[in-house]
Amino acid sequence: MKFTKLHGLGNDYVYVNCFTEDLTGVDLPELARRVSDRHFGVGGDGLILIMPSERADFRMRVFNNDGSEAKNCGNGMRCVSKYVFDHGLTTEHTFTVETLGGIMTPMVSLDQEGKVEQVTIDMGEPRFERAAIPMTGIPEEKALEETIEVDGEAFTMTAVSMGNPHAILFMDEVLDEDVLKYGPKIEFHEWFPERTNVEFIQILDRQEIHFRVWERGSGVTLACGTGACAAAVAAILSGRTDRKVTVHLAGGDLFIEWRESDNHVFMTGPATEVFSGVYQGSIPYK
Ligand SMILES: N[C@@H](CCC[C@H](N)C(=O)O)C(=O)O
Repeated sequence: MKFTKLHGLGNDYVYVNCFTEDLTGVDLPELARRVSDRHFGVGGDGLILIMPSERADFRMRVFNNDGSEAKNCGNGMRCVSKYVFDHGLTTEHTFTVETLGGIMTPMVSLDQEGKVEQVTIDMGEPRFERAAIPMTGIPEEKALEETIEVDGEAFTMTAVSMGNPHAILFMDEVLDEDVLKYGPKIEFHEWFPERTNVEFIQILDRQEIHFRVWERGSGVTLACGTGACAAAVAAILSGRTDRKVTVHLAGGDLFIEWRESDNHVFMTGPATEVFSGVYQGSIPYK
């Protein structure tokens, strides 16, 4: 199986071009676990398939490194955009990509050699109702700045769906040890029946947020695009920041705008191709 390794600010996935690679009958969750393994596989935060779509120009399927399938991936979407443009699957600078979380619209910007350098994505509208996250409780109610308790510690948390679920924790200071200690406990908290991504954020000023993430199904990663969007939205909604925010992640910066005119969230950041290869390990079949 041919693959390409790309990352968005260090959030790295193994990408398979399903226009040429046939994965019919493959146990995709198990394949994701095998290729993501950093010792016995290629290594990555998960597996992303680039596929034909009947509803959009392309389709993206995202598997975390524990094999669970995610509805969306912001960094993955920028990398898919770079792949399809740089590898000649499209000549358009704007196109559509189907995900389980809806259809997204990336716009690519090129470097001097004509390769994709930055991608801006219309990530659609954020959702807040508990049913949309999903979260327990009254389905149409929102969870805005609720107190969530874990191991006797109380956190102020806003829940946002960007296609996938995010629990945004407002912190006075973001410590890596807190991400490791509380991230997995909140991922599996009883309030979130499908688990959740967990973002620890510190507001630096009206335009800047410090951000660390514990991702559902992958653990600590260097960046999470949908998480950065959700963090910006939670901060903006609470009046703590303006509508254009720079999010400082462990792997670098993302620029997020939550547009007032149509409620859409736009994310801008880089995408990087690292190498291509052939996976020689065994392919698991169902
Ligand atoms: N890294 C991603 C999100 C990947 C999926 C997530 N772990 C989930 O299960 O929802 C991003 O950049 O958005």
